[in-house]
Amino acid sequence: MRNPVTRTAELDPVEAAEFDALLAEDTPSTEEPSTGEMQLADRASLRRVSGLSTELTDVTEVEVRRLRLERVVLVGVWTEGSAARSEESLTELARLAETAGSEVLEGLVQRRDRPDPATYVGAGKVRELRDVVASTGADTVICDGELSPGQLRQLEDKLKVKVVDRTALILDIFAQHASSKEGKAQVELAQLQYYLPRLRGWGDKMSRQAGGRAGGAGGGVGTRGPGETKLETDRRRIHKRITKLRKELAAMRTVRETKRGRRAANAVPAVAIAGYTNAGKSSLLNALTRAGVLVENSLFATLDPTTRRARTPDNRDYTLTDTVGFVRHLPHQIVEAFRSTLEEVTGADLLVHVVDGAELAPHDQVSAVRDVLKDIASEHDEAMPPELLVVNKIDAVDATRVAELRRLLPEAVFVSAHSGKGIEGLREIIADRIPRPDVFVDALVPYTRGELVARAHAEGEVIDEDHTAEGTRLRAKVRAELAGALKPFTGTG
Ligand SMILES: Nc1nc2c(ncn2[C@@H]2O[C@H](COP(=O)(O)OP(=O)(O)OP(=O)(O)O)[C@@H](O)[C@H]2O)c(=O)[nH]1
Ligand SMILES: [Mg+2]
Repeated sequence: MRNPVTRTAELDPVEAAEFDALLAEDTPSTEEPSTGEMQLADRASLRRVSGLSTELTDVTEVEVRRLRLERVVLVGVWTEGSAARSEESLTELARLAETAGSEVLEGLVQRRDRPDPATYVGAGKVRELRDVVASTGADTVICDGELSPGQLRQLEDKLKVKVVDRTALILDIFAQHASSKEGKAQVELAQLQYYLPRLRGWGDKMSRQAGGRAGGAGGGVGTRGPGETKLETDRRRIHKRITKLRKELAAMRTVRETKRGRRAANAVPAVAIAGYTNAGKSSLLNALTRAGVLVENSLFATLDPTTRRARTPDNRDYTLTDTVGFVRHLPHQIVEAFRSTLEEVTGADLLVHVVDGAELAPHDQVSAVRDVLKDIASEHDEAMPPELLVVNKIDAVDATRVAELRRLLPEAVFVSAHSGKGIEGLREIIADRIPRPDVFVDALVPYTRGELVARAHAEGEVIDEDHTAEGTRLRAKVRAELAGALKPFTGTG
């Protein structure tokens, strides 16, 4: 069962209208504090009808959107590392399966040097698996890895139930959780790319029949039976859809980049929150900004980046962006499709990397997250933003474990988004790490240009301020852009 949505405080009533207007464009649908609850309600209803909201309309014959997982048996191949590690991996798979809406009946792990090229697990294990499937009445087997199309087919033929791999499972969760237009398009693209080489079923049979009818004549008239045509048509339609989605996403990405560019021009430092799924990223965003972002004890609750205004203890504004969570072996189709979302992270001034302190192996999660981010950054020839490691949920572990974690992750800040412990300290460290305004100005701003004084307060550091007959005498440190706007009033402009 899912936990209920954690209630969060109201939005800050004192709003800098201009700044919010800038952000509002990004996330129009999450401005209301109650959106989190609405999203949850939506999801619950989605679950009942099992993913109907994400149907494909263009490619109706090929059912790629829904896995309809019900009662599942998990199976993993343990190739390296300790037995405990392999069990953890299977536990995570169980959580993923439950997040996707299925009931986990049993889990099996096989020790092998590498997965069997034909059936993923070895022949003996396949027989054992078939017995487990029969005795538990499972309708689906989920494998803890990415299987080749051939492995999937052979296992299905032997087990007589649907076989799904970890990648398809993650894609399914993403499909259920996507809510924005961009998020949905990203997931659909990832799914189509995954399913394209795996199209099979009647299409396959039909094309074999067609081949038979043509009597191996080697092409030409007659080779194109109706079945093959159908499969080919489907492939073509999927290719077309992929092209269309790519185009749409490229356009959305341009919009996103423009907005980010505008935020950068306004010189508001950007802080991105990233981390393993369920680490408490959204909770931390809420704790730091009192926003009402959806928090859920579920994997991949957040898919769409949400940007909120935040303020340092010394009253400088910055943006905080909450992003999609990571998981070990995040399918490359997802990384590819969510590139623009993930670029919010690599393009930030500071990366707040949240780690779940209640997890057994936080180090593994930290490296899984860093690996994905490094890939994206290197593709763009970008340097990664400086990283601030934050261990969350320290309310959920005892003092001994906290001490142990401090030794393991000496550079980290320790907080609890729930109890608020360490949050004030974190605010100060963030304030310390984001770029500071560094241009000194001494200006006499006429009272008709009061907005410039207000901006100096919001974006810069006012050293002193004096109200004279001619206007406001302002001495402050600001960023280059505001310094330019103030130049006419400095006596040198
Ligand atoms: N005990 C404890 N639980 C927490 C804390 N912060 C978050 N949680 C819980 O952890 C779960 C995940 O929290 P989220 O904030 O949704 O995590 P997330 O990283 O945004 O997750 P995704 O968006 O799914 O990747 C929820 O059940 C939260 O209530 C904390 O400080 N202490
Ligand atoms: Mg979240």
